Amino acid sequence: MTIDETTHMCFACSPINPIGLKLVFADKGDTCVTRFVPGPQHQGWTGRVHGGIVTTLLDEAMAQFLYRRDETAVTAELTVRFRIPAPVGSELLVEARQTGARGRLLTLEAKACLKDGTVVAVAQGKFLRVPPDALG
Ligand SMILES: CCCCCCCCCCCC(=O)SCCNC(=O)CCNC(=O)[C@H](O)C(C)(C)COP(=O)(O)OP(=O)(O)OC[C@H]1O[C@@H](n2cnc3c(N)ncnc32)[C@H](O)[C@@H]1OP(=O)(O)O
Repeated sequence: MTIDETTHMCFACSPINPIGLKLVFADKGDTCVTRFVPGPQHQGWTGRVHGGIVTTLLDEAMAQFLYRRDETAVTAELTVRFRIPAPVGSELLVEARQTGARGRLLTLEAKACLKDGTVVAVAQGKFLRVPPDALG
């Protein structure tokens, strides 16, 4: 893959996208993790983080799990269960892990928790391998 890690504009993880989330990832055991403190600009209903933002965190964690392992794959299907409202201003800890692989299909799961471990949302993702040159 030929993505320049300093100039790409991914909404979730680019360090230079002015409206992006600027997520930074790390590997922890067999998971890929990040932290994010949602602000008032990320809310839907007053005081609650927009579900699309929570979904972005989960999707990106799974995508990064694969990217960091040299898999070139895109999200083909995503299921999210929102367990409790995510409060604006509270740090979210997000982690993703792989659960399977069959042919081009890779399956992953991710969860977002509050600092005390309370699960906010969980996701199941299906990713399909694509040729590296398909992702620029
Ligand atoms: C520097 C840091 C940057 C890091 C930057 C990190 C960026 C991370 C971004 C976050 C992740 C994203 O948002 S990714 C962006 C959002 N996702 C996308 O844009 C994907 C859009 N969709 C597509 O491009 C396409 O539909 C594909 C590639 C997913 C599949 O198309 P295709 O390659 O033509 O394959 P297709 O023939 O449809 O399917 C191949 C086989 O897979 C099966 N298949 C297809 N979908 C599914 C499915 N959901 N569940 C089960 N099986 C499926 C089919 O039945 C078929 O089986 P058989 O007949 O072979 O048996």
